[in-house]
Amino acid sequence: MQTDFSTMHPKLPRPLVFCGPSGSGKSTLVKRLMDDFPEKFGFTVSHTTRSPRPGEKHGQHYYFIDESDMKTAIANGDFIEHAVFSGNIYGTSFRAVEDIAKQGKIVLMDIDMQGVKQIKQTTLNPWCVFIHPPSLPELKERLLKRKTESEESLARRLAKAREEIKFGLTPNFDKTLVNDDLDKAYKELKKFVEENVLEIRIPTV
Ligand SMILES: Nc1ncnc2c1ncn2[C@@H]1O[C@H](COP(=O)(O)OP(=O)(O)OP(=O)(O)O)[C@@H](O)[C@H]1O
Repeated sequence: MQTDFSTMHPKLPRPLVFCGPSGSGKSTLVKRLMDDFPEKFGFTVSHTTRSPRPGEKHGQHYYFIDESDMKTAIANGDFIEHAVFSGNIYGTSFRAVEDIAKQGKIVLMDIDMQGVKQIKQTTLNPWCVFIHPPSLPELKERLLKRKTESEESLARRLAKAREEIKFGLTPNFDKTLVNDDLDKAYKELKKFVEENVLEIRIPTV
């Protein structure tokens, strides 16, 4: 059964959803988009049971929540989508989407493949963008350089990446990008966003 948002927010614009393996560059591209269009987009703050990384703030980067509270909230139907990744639960609450809709902004989300499958079951009708890394060795290199993962968490992310890359090749996506050169990838993303998500028609003459 579809979760019906149409009565809750009849004019809710189509959200913009990003998916791709850990390290493919989702956060980097989303940040550039938010910097270019601060008035247009609002990023949903996800809940997670994982521990905060240095510098991450509750309510800004994530809502950090313990596992039993998260499970209770999921059972209560408070989440649009949720997924288990690297042993932690992540999810987007209905509340997080409503908060952005109330500001008149387009909802921007970064979710994994399980989340994409779930959100496609709602009436939100999202634009879905998949970010591919140039290669698996390059993905590993970037995660190593980011210095945020333990050896175990790095291995889990890389193991999952193969499956995710395959999912990125399915027709679930309105746009797929290869994040090789960051400026080039961002330019392509921005064009897609302007012409589709924001429907800005740029005259060619
Ligand atoms: N085109 C690029 N070339 C080189 N490095 C890049 C490029 N895009 C992103 N990076 C770097 O790769 C690392 C991973 O990027 P980022 O954190 O944006 O990935 P992510 O997909 O959001 O990962 P996660 O899902 O784990 O949050 C970062 O250190 C980022 O600065």
